[in-house]
Amino acid sequence: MANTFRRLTARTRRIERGDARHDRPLLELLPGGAPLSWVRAGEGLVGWGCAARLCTSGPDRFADADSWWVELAEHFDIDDSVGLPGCGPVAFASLAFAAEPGESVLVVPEVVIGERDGIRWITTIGDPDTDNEIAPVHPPGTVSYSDGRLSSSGYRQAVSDAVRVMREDGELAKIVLAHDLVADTSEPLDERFLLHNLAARYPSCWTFAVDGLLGATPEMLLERQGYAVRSRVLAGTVWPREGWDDDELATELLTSAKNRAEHAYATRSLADALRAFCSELEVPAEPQVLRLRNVLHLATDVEGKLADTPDGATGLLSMLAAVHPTAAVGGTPTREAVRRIPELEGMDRGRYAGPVGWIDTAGNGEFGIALRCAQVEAAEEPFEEDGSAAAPGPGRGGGRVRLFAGGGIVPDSEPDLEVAEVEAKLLPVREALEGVR
Ligand SMILES: C=C(O[C@@H]1C=C(C(=O)O)C=C[C@H]1O)C(=O)O
Repeated sequence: MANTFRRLTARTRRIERGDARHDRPLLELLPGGAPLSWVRAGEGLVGWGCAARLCTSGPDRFADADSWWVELAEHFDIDDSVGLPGCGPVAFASLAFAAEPGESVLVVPEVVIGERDGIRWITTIGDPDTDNEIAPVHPPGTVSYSDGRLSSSGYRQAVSDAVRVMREDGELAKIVLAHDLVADTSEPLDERFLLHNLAARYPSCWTFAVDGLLGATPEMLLERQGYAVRSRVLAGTVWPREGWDDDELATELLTSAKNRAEHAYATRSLADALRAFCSELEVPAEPQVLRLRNVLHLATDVEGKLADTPDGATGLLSMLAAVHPTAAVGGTPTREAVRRIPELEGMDRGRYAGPVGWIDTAGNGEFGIALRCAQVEAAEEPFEEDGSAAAPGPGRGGGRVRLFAGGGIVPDSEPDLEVAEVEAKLLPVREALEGVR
């Protein structure tokens, strides 16, 4: 890909105590417009404005993103007096799940405010206005739901079909399927409203926003800091039920052969792909339980040390190309399972279930899997084709988002339970839209 870049100046400075931006939660510093976010438990990065942007698609999307970012990084004059991962210029990135269809996006914001280990900083690229007023957050009004491209009953059918395919096939052990749900809001959607509510209710998840894809994911695909890499693999899920407390649910999850098998596939797929880049890799033998308010997951935290290559360690975006998709969002064997997904779902995942996160010019970064998320869609035209005013209704003058959720299907999956699982996974975004705190 031929790129032409101009020289860019990036400046990072610590935000000192006494500055109004020192103590406010990061998400509250977003002025409005198209927010960029990667925030967990109050730390992370928020950004706005656009100094550079890449859209790409196809099987080489990771390689395109990698070469674009490496080349762009060479065009920066960087003046960074803080020097932590995430300082200096960063790209927020969200990659499509599949080669076809779907666009992958990288955005380098003009302004980033970050916090790590209690240190807060601001990075500016060029000479943006950093005193911009923070517009009040605008609630989305009433929310109404309608079927997406794959309805709930369509999903139930897809699960039955996948079970049949796997029983006939014998080789296929897991296929991850998802469905979507459309939400229309009576008022225009202020993306910050969703982000604030998600972060308030899911502080242990990474609240992300990149080019209209917003969510709070509990799953860390790959984090790199120097030579250290980390991943949190999730697969195997239970959700709250009348009469069961969290400890009983956790025990049920840990002792469920079905969930343990689903989890083992996902951990193995991540570890096998990551091992190729590492001189050391620690994979715990037993999963833990991650407790969230809508679901509990089996979780394995994998840690590794990158091996040296002649050019240093392999870059984060290249490693993402190798580890994505894991069996947590694809299936087992992954290549064959992923081939089956579009024919079973009949839906374009877009960037749902793809890697989402950020990268700096030193190659440090964090990429989660874009789960528990919504894609902002263009608002419907307020006029009919003949020019008359459209009848009032959902989407007219308001906003529209497409929510996604899925789950791993194995040969003994029960369709009704799988439907209940995805409904539980849709809750975080639904409640955030509805303003439930
Ligand atoms: C596919 C999703 O979640 C994934 C599937 C899980 C499962 O099948 O148990 C659990 C966590 C995620 O890895 C989703 O949230 O949409």
